[in-house]
Amino acid sequence: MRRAKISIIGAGNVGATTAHWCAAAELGDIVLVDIPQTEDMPKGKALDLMQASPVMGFDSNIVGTTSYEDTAGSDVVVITAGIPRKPGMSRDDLLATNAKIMASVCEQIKKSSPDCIVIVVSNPLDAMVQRALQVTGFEPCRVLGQAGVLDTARYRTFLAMELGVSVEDVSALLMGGHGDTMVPIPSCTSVGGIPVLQLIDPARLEEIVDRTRKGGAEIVSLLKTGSAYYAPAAATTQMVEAVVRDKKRLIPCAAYCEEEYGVGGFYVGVPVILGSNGVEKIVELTLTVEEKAAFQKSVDAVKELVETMAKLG
Ligand SMILES: NC(=O)c1ccc[n+]([C@@H]2O[C@H](COP(=O)([O-])OP(=O)(O)OC[C@H]3O[C@@H](n4cnc5c(N)ncnc54)[C@H](O)[C@@H]3O)[C@@H](O)[C@H]2O)c1
Ligand SMILES: O=C(O)C[C@H](O)C(=O)O
Repeated sequence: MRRAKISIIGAGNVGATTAHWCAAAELGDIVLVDIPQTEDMPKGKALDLMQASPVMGFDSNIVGTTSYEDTAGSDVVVITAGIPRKPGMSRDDLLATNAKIMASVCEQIKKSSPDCIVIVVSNPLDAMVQRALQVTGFEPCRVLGQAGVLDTARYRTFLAMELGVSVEDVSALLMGGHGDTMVPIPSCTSVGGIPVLQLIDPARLEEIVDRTRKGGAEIVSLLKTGSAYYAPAAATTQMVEAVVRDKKRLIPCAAYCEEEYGVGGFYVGVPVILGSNGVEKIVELTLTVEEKAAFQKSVDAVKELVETMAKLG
């Protein structure tokens, strides 16, 4: 069987860690790309990872490069290129710098891998994936963003910690943008099949949701030099796996919603079925009045950011 070709643009913390986990899971051959100013750094990381393969027992060819020629014909391109935030910054503060980086990366991708599925990770996520769609001109189902798997993983972790149970038994869903307005869906949250509100009282659940909303900032304040990367890379790897193995995972992703949820042509976190064609279906839930209002607030925040990005040019 032919191995999938996975290119990861940005060989920093999230990019290199995603390469690590994609290789360990034998999802395909990997090309790790960074800018020429980083000189041999992507080559060094790729070679180091390759040398882990005999010990860890994975077969994956990993190449580091600063040239898009090496990425030609990729099946999946993951974009982690861009600056991360530091303490005191919001994700939105990264907009101007990362929008330029996203545009330059996507100009290259559309030429070198015109048939690929693009998974955007760079922040501010919902605006960056919109920029990737604009610049590549790909069908919207082939351009999506990673946020919901990470946010939901944080929520599941905190719920498992609260109840002293295995994370494997916690199932949950968060929707909306990747920011402070993300929307928990309690009716889709259960522990061992038991609705969460039978196990945790509403006030305490709200505190856990609040910690989840601020989950990225909590890590930034601890690391001080940048933002989270182990959990973001794990979440991204799950999305890559869904595509290259055509898993049809039903997971939350930043997907382009037109009529869906009445969004009107923006990216926002919604449950989707993810397979080899990218977003194969956006799953529309019936939301409560409160959930609908919170989702709309989140969509409005995304639209405002996209409008700001358009003004920046
Ligand atoms: N969506 C999410 O859930 C999520 C989670 C974590 C981080 N992020 C975002 O991902 C991005 C990367 O985070 P990180 O921690 O890996 O940062 P990092 O600084 O460790 O790595 C970023 C890398 O991008 C490279 N880069 C910059 N411009 C480039 C270009 N034009 N082409 C190729 N590479 C380029 C840099 O040289 C650097 O190596 C940030 O914007 C961060 O906010 C998003
Ligand atoms: O918080 C950040 O800036 C990085 C990422 O979006 C995260 O949620 O960890």
